[in-house]
Amino acid sequence: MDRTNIKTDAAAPAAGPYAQAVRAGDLVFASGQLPIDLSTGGFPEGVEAQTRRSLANLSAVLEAGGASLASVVKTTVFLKDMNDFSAMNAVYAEHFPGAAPARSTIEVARLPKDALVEIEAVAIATGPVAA
Ligand SMILES: C=C(N)C(=O)O
Repeated sequence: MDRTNIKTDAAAPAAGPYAQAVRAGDLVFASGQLPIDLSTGGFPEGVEAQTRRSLANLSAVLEAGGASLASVVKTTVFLKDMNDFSAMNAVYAEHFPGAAPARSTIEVARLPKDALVEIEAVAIATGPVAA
């Protein structure tokens, strides 16, 4: 089986010993993306901005793996506080304007670096891994 670890400077680096994403055949498995802003190294304020930033990082990782948000088939959203569900949904929906992927949303006790949100995805590759 074809398996390639994806690494891109266009998204936040992995916060631990894991790949930003793995391409396996025609699928791209993106690790949970924290809302790290590359320009500051920190998180933006609030769940809306953090959701937007997590999705930007997710998009960059998917593109590096030859996929995109448009080819996502499944996401998992980890929320620190389920009271943020509606706010997260509003931003999330902007990023999936066509047929929405399958999704699970889970409230967790704590996220790495005390993020408010983390988003992972599985996508179908539509092109080659970026050079
Ligand atoms: C942020 C992560 N994806 C992790 O720690 O696994």
